[in-house]
Amino acid sequence: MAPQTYILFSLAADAILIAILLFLWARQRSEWHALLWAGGQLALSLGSASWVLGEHASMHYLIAATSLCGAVAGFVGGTEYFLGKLQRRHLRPLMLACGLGVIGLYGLWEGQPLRAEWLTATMLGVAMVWSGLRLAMHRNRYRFLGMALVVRGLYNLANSLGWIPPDYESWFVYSIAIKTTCVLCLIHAVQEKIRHRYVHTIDSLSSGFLIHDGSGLIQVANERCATLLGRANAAALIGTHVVEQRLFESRDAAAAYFRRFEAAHGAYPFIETATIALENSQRVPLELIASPYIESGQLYCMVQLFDISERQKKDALLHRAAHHDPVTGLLNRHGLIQALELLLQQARPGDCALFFIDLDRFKRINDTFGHETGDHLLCQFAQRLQGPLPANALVARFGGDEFIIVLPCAGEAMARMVGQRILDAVATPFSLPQQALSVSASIGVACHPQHGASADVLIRNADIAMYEAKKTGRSQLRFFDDDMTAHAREALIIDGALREAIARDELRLLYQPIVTADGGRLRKVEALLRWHSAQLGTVPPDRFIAVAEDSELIVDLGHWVLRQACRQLAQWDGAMGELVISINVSARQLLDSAFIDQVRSALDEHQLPARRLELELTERVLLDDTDKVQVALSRLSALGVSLSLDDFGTGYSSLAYLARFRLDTLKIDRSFVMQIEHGERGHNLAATIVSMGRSLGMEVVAEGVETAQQAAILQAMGCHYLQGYHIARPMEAQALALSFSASGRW
Ligand SMILES: Nc1nc2c(ncn2[C@@H]2O[C@H](COP(=O)(O)O[C@H]3[C@@H](O)[C@H](n4cnc5c(=O)[nH]c(N)nc54)O[C@@H]3COP(=O)(O)O)[C@@H](O)[C@H]2O)c(=O)[nH]1
Repeated sequence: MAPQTYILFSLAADAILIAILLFLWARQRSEWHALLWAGGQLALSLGSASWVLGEHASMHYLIAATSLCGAVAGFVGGTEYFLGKLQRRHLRPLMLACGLGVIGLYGLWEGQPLRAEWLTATMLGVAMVWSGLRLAMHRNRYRFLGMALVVRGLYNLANSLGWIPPDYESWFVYSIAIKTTCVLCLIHAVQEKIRHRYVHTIDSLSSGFLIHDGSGLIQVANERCATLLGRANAAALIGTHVVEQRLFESRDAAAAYFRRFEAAHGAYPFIETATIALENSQRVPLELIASPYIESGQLYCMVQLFDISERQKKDALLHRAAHHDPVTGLLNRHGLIQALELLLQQARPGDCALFFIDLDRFKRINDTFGHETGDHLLCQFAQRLQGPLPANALVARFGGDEFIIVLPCAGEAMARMVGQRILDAVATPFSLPQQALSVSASIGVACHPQHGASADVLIRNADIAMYEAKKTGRSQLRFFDDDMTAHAREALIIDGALREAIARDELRLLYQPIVTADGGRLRKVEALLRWHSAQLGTVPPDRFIAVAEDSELIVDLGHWVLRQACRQLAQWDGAMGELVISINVSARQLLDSAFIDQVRSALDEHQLPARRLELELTERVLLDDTDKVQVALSRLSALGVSLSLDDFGTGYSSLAYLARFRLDTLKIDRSFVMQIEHGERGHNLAATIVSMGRSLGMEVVAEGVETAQQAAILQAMGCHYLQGYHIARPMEAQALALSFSASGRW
């Protein structure tokens, strides 16, 4: 072969080597060592070509000097750079030294060709051996490249020592063989580097990672993946099927899953969860995020695996917090509605009973003993509730003192039995840190499906029934019926219309005389509220007052009555003597913080002395919040208004109120008055009340007196005042003034 052909082969090998190095550098600009090695190789190639073909002596020395400096700088600098010993900032001084070296060597060799060739070959040999050894010793994956460089350097040294026969043919054959080896080693090194980077990257992932092919065989996996799947190492996974690793239950399930990739049309990744049963019987919940890709026409899938046990624990805690009440540990409103809806969605939900339970007067306990005691009571109450219940019952704290129980598969009979057991369980006093407390509960029951098909309706109807239970005396169990809804609906309508009543001037007061029992002198009048609604017509007071008492509305109505009654009393003054006006006061109104000021300013506005106003309170009012009521009554007494206990005998523990509160007047309820003519028992009862009132220093009024005989008996008993249809019905202010005789008698 002609020498030119050898030169061409040699240059081609050099060019490939340089191209690979430049490619490496171009792909990743931080790999400056590749650029330096490429520069060194280029200098060397140019030098070799010039040495073989060199004809002009001067040019030959210049090229030899450049090639020597370039090659030494390139190989040594590149290696140092690769090993991290050389920084980018050193490159400029290195180039400068290289340039100076070229000039120096050129001057040194001028006219000494043999010495120049010897020095070039020796220096290059030393630089290559040194670089090769550094590389081979530093990184395993550069071992072959390093060794090839050492061989190449040794060949150069052998050449400079004249051990290589000076014929082109063998020189080029060796040279090309060594360069080709270098190219192959470099390719190997690059491949190793890429593989190492890839393995390092996937191993450094905090998640498990695997790639499987379209048939489910695992091709790549990282160590984390092996740990998650309970295998010794990643190698143990390679070549196994995803089904063997329990990511899918069966090959069919896996195949169905792979088919989804084809159908998904790019809507990736797929997020699935799987629970892996490890050999130590531990179960690990995993989240799998899978993205398919096509490589060489084959489907592959990259899967990331995350251990979600911690996340699931946190989710469970959050779920618990969102669905349970922190005080009692029972389901909360949200949790109950979800569970109930689930129950009702079952194919055949069948009968079930929903109990709406409300603790009677819990607010009072909270205000008196504090919220901590209130919480203790709620916890104990919650435990007691669960006592009589079957295991499948849902128990929830629905609001402050409201509880709901759902009994699946329970008809009305069963519900009645369980409801009674709950009332019994609650009846025993609760032992709280400070003291034992007796409480009661009111229970409303709605049954599925007859009282509602949905959770909302059942709860609403049971609530209505509970409200009825409360109204009829607390500690009761009431089943929902349709009349209750009609009643509740009517209450809503009344409430809406009543809110406009004052502004529309639809209210007025009637006045019923209260006269002395002996002589029939008019002493007091009771103001009674009437409402004629433009929308509803005349609404009886016991209907609209009950509705108003359920909201703050009664406070506004009561204030209106107070001002109106005082205004009327002032208007009568002079014509009717020193009358006392009596008005009814509801619990909310009495406990309203503005009430006492309202009383004071109503009296002041009409210059009335406080003794001219009497406030009628029912036992219900006194029952509501004893301490606050006591404070309010003391302040009213201090103001000088008189206080009257209305409907006496119809409440709960009447005698206790007489002892506890300082009251001026006692009104015997109509129900006792009705009985005084019909037998000794009724007579004696009324007589006892009259004498008790008198002995406590109270004025006694009998209300509902309808006959002359009743009036006579009551007078004989020592009753101070009479009120009722026998004397007069409630009437307009003007009518009352007209009926009043000049003698002051009725
Ligand atoms: N908080 C407020 N409550 C009020 C006010 N105005 C009335 N009310 C209460 O509404 C209930 C019904 O009152 P009303 O229909 O006015 O009935 C009163 C009398 O008309 C009735 N009465 C009087 N004498 C007789 C009688 O001989 N027979 C008979 N069958 N009924 C009679 O009694 C009612 C007065 O009762 P009382 O208040 O207990 O003295 C009623 O509870 C009112 O209290 C208001 O402004 N605020």
